[in-house]
Formats: sequence, C-alpha cells, structure tokens
Amino acid sequence: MSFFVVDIALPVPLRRTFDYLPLAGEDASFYKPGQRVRVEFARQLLCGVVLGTRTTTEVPANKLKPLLARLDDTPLLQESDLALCRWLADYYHHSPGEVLEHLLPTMLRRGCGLSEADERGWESTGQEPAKPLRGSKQQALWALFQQQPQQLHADLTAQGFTLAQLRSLSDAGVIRATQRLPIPPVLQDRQQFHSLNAQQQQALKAISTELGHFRACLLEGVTGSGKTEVYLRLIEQVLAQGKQALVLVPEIGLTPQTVRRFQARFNVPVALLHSGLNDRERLQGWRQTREGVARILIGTRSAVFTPMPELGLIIIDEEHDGSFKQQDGLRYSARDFALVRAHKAGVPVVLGSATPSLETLHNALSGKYLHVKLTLRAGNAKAPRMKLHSILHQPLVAGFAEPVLSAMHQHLQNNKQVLVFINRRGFAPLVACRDCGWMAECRRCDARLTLHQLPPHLHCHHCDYQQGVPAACPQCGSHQIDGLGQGTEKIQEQLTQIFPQVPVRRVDRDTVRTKQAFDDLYDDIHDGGSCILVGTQMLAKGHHFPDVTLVVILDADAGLFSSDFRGMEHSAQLICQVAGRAGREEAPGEVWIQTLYADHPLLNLLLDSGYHALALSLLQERQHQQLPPYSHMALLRSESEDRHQAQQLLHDARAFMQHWLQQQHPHLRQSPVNLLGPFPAIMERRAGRFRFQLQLFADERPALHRLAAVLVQYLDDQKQYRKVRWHLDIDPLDTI
Ligand SMILES: Nc1ncnc2c1ncn2[C@@H]1O[C@H](COP(=O)(O)OP(=O)(O)OP(=O)(O)O)[C@@H](O)[C@H]1O
Ligand SMILES: [Zn+2]
Repeated sequence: MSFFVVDIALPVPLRRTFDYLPLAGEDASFYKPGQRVRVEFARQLLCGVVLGTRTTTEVPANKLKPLLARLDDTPLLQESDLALCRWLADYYHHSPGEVLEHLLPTMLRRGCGLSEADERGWESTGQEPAKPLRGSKQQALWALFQQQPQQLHADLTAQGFTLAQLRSLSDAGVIRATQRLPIPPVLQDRQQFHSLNAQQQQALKAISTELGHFRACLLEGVTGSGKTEVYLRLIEQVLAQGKQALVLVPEIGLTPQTVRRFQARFNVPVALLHSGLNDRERLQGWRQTREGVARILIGTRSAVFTPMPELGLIIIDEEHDGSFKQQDGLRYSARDFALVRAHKAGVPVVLGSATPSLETLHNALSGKYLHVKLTLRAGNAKAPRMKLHSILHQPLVAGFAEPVLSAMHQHLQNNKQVLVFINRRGFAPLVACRDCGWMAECRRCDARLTLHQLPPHLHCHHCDYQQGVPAACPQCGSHQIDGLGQGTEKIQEQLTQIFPQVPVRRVDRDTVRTKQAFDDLYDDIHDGGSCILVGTQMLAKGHHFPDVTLVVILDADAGLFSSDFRGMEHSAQLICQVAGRAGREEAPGEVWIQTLYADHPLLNLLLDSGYHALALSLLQERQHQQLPPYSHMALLRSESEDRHQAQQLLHDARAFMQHWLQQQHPHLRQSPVNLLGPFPAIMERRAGRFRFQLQLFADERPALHRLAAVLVQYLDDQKQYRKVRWHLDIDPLDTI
C-alpha cells in the first residue's frame, strides 16, 4: 500500500491543520473529507475532521503518529460545508479546527454518534387488532396511533399511558418499538395569513422574483409595518418549491410568540436552535435540519452554520442587531456569513430591519442589494407620535418631568400599558460619600460599582465583581453614603409609589434570568390590563405588545456622546426600536424622550425626519472621515495584567506592519492600509487586565486581508509576550 497521510483539522487555536498516519490496513479510499477521527494531540484525545489525504508531508517520519479511530464511515460534513469553513478561516484569520467546531453541535464535537439524537418511540405496524382491545386506556392509546402512526415514548407516558399498556398493544401486533429522530411538532390550529396591503404585496413581488438565485435584499420597513408577514409569504413560496428556509433572529427576539407565528402558518416541521437548548436538543435540531425533516429552521446567530441540503432562502430579522456578531473566539458576523453562504448556495437573503445598519443601507443605496421599503404600519396602526422633552432646568419627580408623568397617568387610566426605557439596571449607577466625595469603584476595572437593592450589594457590570454595601465611607468614616442616579430598580420602586394602583414590572437581566421567565412575563403582558413596564433594551426589540401605547425614554442622552464612531447609529436604532413598541394596534401610540439636549441636531433629525434621514446624514459623515462602510476595518486588541507588555506587543505589531507595507509597496506614497494607535481601550482596565488596541483601515479589502494574514503569523511567532492575550477582530462592531 502506498504511503499517505491524513490531513486533519483539530480544535486547537493553531492556525494550521495536522498530518496523521492512517489506521493500519486502510488505504486512502477510507478517508473522505468531512469524516470525524479521534487522535492524540499534545497528550490529549481530540476529535478532528478529515480534510483530505496527501502522499507527502513535511512532518519527519519519526514524529508522525497514527490516528486512533475513524468515527464516521459517511462524512458528517459535505464538501460545500468544508468550503464555507475555509472561507471563515481565511476571512477571520482563525484556526480552521476551531472554525469547524462551529459547524458541529457539541455532542458531535465530542465524538458522539448521530444516533444520540434518536428517541425511543412506537409506531403502528399497519395491522388492525385481531380481536377488540380490552380496557378504555388501551382503546384510547390505539386511537392515538390511528391519528398519528408515530409517537414518542416520552409523550405517551406524559399523557399517562404506561409501558404495560404499550406492551400489550405491541403483543397484539399493532404497534412496534422504534428508535428514531423525533420530528418537530406540527401545530394543529392553523392561523390564517393576513391579506397583504399594497406595500407588502409590492415587497413580496419584488423579492420573490429573486428566488432561485443569489441576491441580497434589504427589506427596510418601519416598526410594525408587517415585515414578518412578508417573510412568511416568501417562506410559503420556498416551501412550495420543496426548499427549506433559514430564519435568523436576534438573541432576545426568539420568543414563543415568534416561533408560534411560524409554526401556526405552515403545515411543516419547524426546528429551533438557540442557546436555551441542551446539547441533545441541539443535536436533534441540527439533524432535523440537515436531514431535511425540518423545512424551516429558526435560530439565533450560530444557527447560520447548520447544514441545509435544500436551502432556498435566508431571512435575517433585525439585521442591524449586535447579537449577530460573536464577540469572542471566532468573531464572525452571522449576517455577513449568511451572505457568503447564500451566494455559494445560489439563494436570496432578505435582511429585514426598521433601522438597517449603515453597512447594509450603503449596499442597498449603491445598488448592490435590492432595496424594498415599507413606509406605513400594517393594519390600522399608525406611526407613534414622537416628542422630545427638554428637562434642562426642569424640576423632576423621581427622574420624570411633570408632563411625562401626567401623560403616563392618562394612558394608564385608559387601561393601556406604559413602557419606561432606561438602559441601566440596578438601583443606582454610582455610590458616593456626601462628605468627602469618595466613590465606590471596582478594584479590577476602571469602572464604578452599581448599587443593587434586591438584594443589597455593589456590583461591577463589567467583570461581575460583587461586594456588600459598606456601612460607612471607607475614606472618611461618614455614614452619608448614597446611591446617585437611577437604574431600573429605583425607577420601579419610585413608580410603585407614584402609581400605587397599577402593577410596575421590571424587565432586565436581573428579573429575567431564564428564557422561561421572559416567556412568562411576555404572556402576562399579552394578557392585557394597565401596567408599567420598566426595562432595559431587553424590552426594545421586535416585541409586539398590543396594549403599550406610551413609551418613555429616560436616558436617550447616554448614547449621544459615545466615543465609538458607531455610537450615534446604535443609539438611534435603539431609540427607534423602543419607540416602535408604542401603538402597534388600533390605539395610537405616543413616545416621550426626556433629554438635556433638546436641540441636538441629530436627535432632532431623527425625530423630525426618521431613521432613514438620520442614517443618510451619518453616512455622509462616515464618507467624509473614510470610516466603514467607506473603508474596511480590523482591530488588533491586546490585554494583559502587565500594562507595559500589552502595549509593547501592539507597538511591535505596528512596526512590523509598517515595515512589511513599505517592502510590499516601496513606490506608493500612501500605504494601502492605515494604522492608528496603539491606544488604550476606552475602559483601559477590565477584570484586572490592561487593554490596548490598534486600528487598521483600508480602502480595499484584499489589502487589509493580505496584511492581516502576515500579521497573525508574526504574532503567533512572538513568544516573548507570554502574558499577553491578543486577537484580531475583522469588521469589529465596537471599538470600546
Ligand atoms: N396586511 C396586514 N393586515 C393586517 N394586519 C397586519 C398585516 N400585516 C401585519 N399585520 C399585523 O401588524 C402587526 C405588526 O406586524 P409585524 O410583526 O409583521 O411587523 P414588523 O414589521 O415585523 O414589526 P417590528 O419591526 O416592529 O418587529 C402584527 O400584529 C401583524 O399581525
Ligand atoms: Zn469590575
């Protein structure tokens, strides 16, 4: 047998693949790309993925090790999946093995078999009982199988049937035990489609002509304009063509209501993938989709990697949402990757948003994407009335201006709901001594500790450090220490005093720790009745609360002066999304924004002319400053307990890049990549580590990526900075 090695991607941070010898007696035909194998690597057992075989290797013969086991006969991943992995590894300059991990659910990564997703069940054999069944339970059981020939064991026992009853049906020859992948439930109570209004019809027509080939489409529709209805109609067409649809939603947008809306329209299994599932459920969802059992997959960011043999359409709802970008490890954007995936698969992508990101808007305006607009709210709902309310020199009660409180009073009296938005959880963002000015600061971060009352403690929202509330000032011993400013807890407390007759609910990460808690709250809100909701951005996105008619935004100012160049874009999106919760049904909505800067030109532009107009103005500014989307950006970040080393690594990186650029382009007057920095991150110290960054800007992507490739190689070789962690963030979402 001729010599060959197997090229394997391993889940280690190294940006390369590894050669192993095959199992004894196996020739190259045994090894197919996409199979999993078990190998020993640095004294650990790892599960890797075969990329191919080669007849030569650079590894010396005495260092070559045989792999330990082949885990699959049939490859788990197709050649097309591996091609996507290669794209990811190249584009994000990341280890190919770690990229591959994203394509496989945890259980498969650990080496489990596909059959672990199977569940015990029963199916009818197609035979009628030879003699009448005895007992009402047995008859009821048999009736179930006549309705639905395949049943899960767990579902049956949950309905009170026993193993003995199942056995006797099985002894009678009418059912038999099975072990199979469960099919996602298909809801029995169908919901009717709305008849689309003229704008929705136009949008549907424009986008559906793109089915069958790649095209990116921006569906820019104001909040409540019925974008989801357009998605549902598109999916209807895709399903009719025998294809599958992938729907990506932001992390907090995946409510049971959203899911039900999809399940109730279609007579097909809908799979779900999100972080609330356990490993086995994830494997099930993955397999249901990959095997084409599920025809629709709804999921958060990482669902974008799920293999879909008959993909026909990708929808990204709230495409501007930050949760589509992963902020550690492989820092990918699920939105951007979805575009690449759709391109390779030859299917369209619909990017939906009321407040599209400037990147997407730029692509739509320049004609690269199809641009479809919905400018009116669907049904009988009207756009909410927005009002800036200056609180400069105004007396405030519990942080609210008088007219705002009376507006609240009015809406509550009409049996409606009021949403108060403040993006700060806890009781007070600051604790200070009134006598000496001491402030409670985090020992590990350049940040103040937040006071929480329920239960009383001080909490760092950046590193999670917690401590008790000191009884006296540690600096002067005074007892005059107080919380300054207000967070959701305090506002809840104060509003309960002002409006004792209505429930005041708080919705933030502290009250809604689990998905279940959020779902319960959601159901409560939907049950109606006047109430006040005090919440953070958790309340902002995509939710449809029919009875909310007034939205009060308390701290719009916080985002206006951000030092991040995307600060204003993100603030405006948040304001519009929160405002968009008001008046989504018949009763008209109102939005009051309290501000100290009532003549802030951009805020006024947003309120007078809407998000689109503001976005155009921000785009002009970006163009002027040559910032994304008019240039391409990467961010090299370093962090270390050793401040000097963290900084020095970036200095060296900069010197290396300058030298390399000069060598590559000796005759160019201006370098194709501009380097900015290094400078300290806005919060320089976080969780005990000093953080620095170096910004890379380029007009052309290829120039940036050529430089990035040599940069990561250079940094991988720098062994003197052992205590420094660094990473390269391609298309970073924030520079904080
Ligand atoms: N053609 C229609 N006729 C009547 N009602 C409609 C129509 N289209 C949508 N609706 C209703 O209008 C409401 C808002 O629609 P939908 O949730 O699809 O909007 P959206 O654009 O996705 O909103 P958002 O961006 O704010 O999440 C829903 O209650 C929906 O059932
Ligand atoms: Zn901290």
